[in-house]
Amino acid sequence: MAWDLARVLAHAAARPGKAVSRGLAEADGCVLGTPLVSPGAVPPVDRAAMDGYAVRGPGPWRVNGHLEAGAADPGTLTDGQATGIVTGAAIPTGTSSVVRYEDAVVTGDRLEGPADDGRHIRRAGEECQPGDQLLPAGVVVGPAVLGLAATVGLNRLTVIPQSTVAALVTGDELVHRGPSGPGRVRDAIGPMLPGLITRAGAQLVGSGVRHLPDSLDELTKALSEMQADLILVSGSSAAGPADHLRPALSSLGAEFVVDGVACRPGHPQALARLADGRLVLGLPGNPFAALVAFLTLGVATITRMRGLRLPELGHIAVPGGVRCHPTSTRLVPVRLTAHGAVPIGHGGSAMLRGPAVGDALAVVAPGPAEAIAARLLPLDPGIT
Ligand SMILES: Nc1nc2c(c(=O)[nH]1)N[C@H]1C(S)=C(S)[C@@H](COP(=O)(O)OP(=O)(O)OC[C@H]3O[C@@H](n4cnc5c(N)ncnc54)[C@H](O)[C@@H]3O)O[C@H]1N2
Ligand code: MOO
Repeated sequence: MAWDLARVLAHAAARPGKAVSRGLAEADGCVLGTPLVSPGAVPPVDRAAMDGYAVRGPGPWRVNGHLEAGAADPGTLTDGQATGIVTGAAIPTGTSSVVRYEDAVVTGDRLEGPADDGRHIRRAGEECQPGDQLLPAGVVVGPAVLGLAATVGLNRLTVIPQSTVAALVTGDELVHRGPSGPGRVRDAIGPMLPGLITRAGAQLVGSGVRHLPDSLDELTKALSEMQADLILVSGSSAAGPADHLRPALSSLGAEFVVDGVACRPGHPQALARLADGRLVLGLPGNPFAALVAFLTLGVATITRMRGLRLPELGHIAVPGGVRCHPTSTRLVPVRLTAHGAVPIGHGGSAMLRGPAVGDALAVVAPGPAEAIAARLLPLDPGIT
C-alpha cells in the first residue's frame, strides 16, 4: 500500500474521542470539543494600563488618595482631581487619562503631567465582548488557551480527552541496560515510545512500556487484555519464526486496516482493528523503521482520536537532490537550511544516528531517479 494512502486509512480507521468537561489543569494538551466563547466582557471595567495617577480634565490636579489593585469601588473624580492608581486597577468614574509616575511632577498634593484623553486606559470590552467566539472547536489546548479561558472567567473547558496508548516491546534478544553484544541487543525502541506518545497528544497507559518475550501466547494474552485505544507492538512485524504479531492478530479475529506499507524503512508496519474497536499498530523491530511507523500510522490514528484532521505536509526543495526508490516512498533524515533540506546520511533502518541529528524526515516519492523536492514529516510529532 502506498505511504500516503496508508496514512489516510489509518486516520480514517480511528474514532474521535467523545467531548467531556474538564477542569483547566486537566484540559492541557486536549482539543477543544466546542468553541471557546467568552461569557463576559474583558476587561469587565475600564482599567489603568500603567502605574501612576488617574486624572480628570486638564491639569494641574489635586491628588486625593491612592487606589490599591484590589479596590472594589474606585469612586468618582471631578475635574481637577487625581488619584494614585496601579496597573490593572479599575479607574474612577470620570477619569479622562492616566499620567505615568515617571511623567508626573508632584509638589505636595499638586500634580502636573501630560494627559491626552484616553491615554493609558484599557477600555471595558477591549479584548472581547460577552458572547464573542474566541476560538473554534478543534484547537489544541495549550498554555495560552488555558490562560485565555481563565481570563474570561471559565473554570472548565469542553474537550476531547487524550486517547490512551499501550506499548509492548517484544524480543528475547533485548536488554535494557548496558551495551549490545553477541546475543544481546540494547532496546532502543522502548526509550523512544513514551516521548513519541506524549508529543503526539496521547497518554501512555499501564505502568509504562511493557517488555514481552517472543511468545505467541504471551503476545495474544497481552493484546486481548490491554485496555487502550491504541496498542503499539514492536519487533514482531516480519515473517520470521519469532514474529508473532500477525498470528496473534489472526487468532483474535482482528481486521487489517493496513498490512505493509510501500516505504523505506518501515515496510512491515501494520495497523489492525480488534473486534472491540481497539487498534493495534505493528512497529518493525529495526529502530528507525519503528520510528517511521509511529510517525506514519501512529500519528495518523492519534490525530483522528484527538478529533483533528490529518495535516497536509509542506513541500521543500532538496537542492542537492535525493535518490528515489523505484516503487517505495523513502523517509530520509534531513537538516533544514535557508536553501532547503539537506540529507544527513545515517538513515539505515537499524540506525537512529540520522534521525537523532535531523530536523525532519524528507518524504521522497517513488520515482526512477533523483528528486529535487520532497515533503517534510516532522520528527517531533507535536509539531504540525
Ligand atoms: N523474510 C523477511 N525478513 C525480514 C523482512 C521481510 O520482509 N521478510 N523485513 C525486514 C525488515 S525491513 C524489518 S524492519 C524487520 C522487521 O522485523 P520485526 O518487526 O519482525 O522485528 P525483529 O525481527 O524482532 O527485529 C528486527 C531487528 O531489529 C532489532 N530489534 C528488534 N526490537 C528492537 C528494539 N526494541 N531495539 C533495538 N533493536 C531491536 C532486532 O534485534 C533485529 O535486529 O525484519 C526484516 N526481516
Ligand atoms: O523496511 Mo525495514 O522496516 O527497513 O527496516
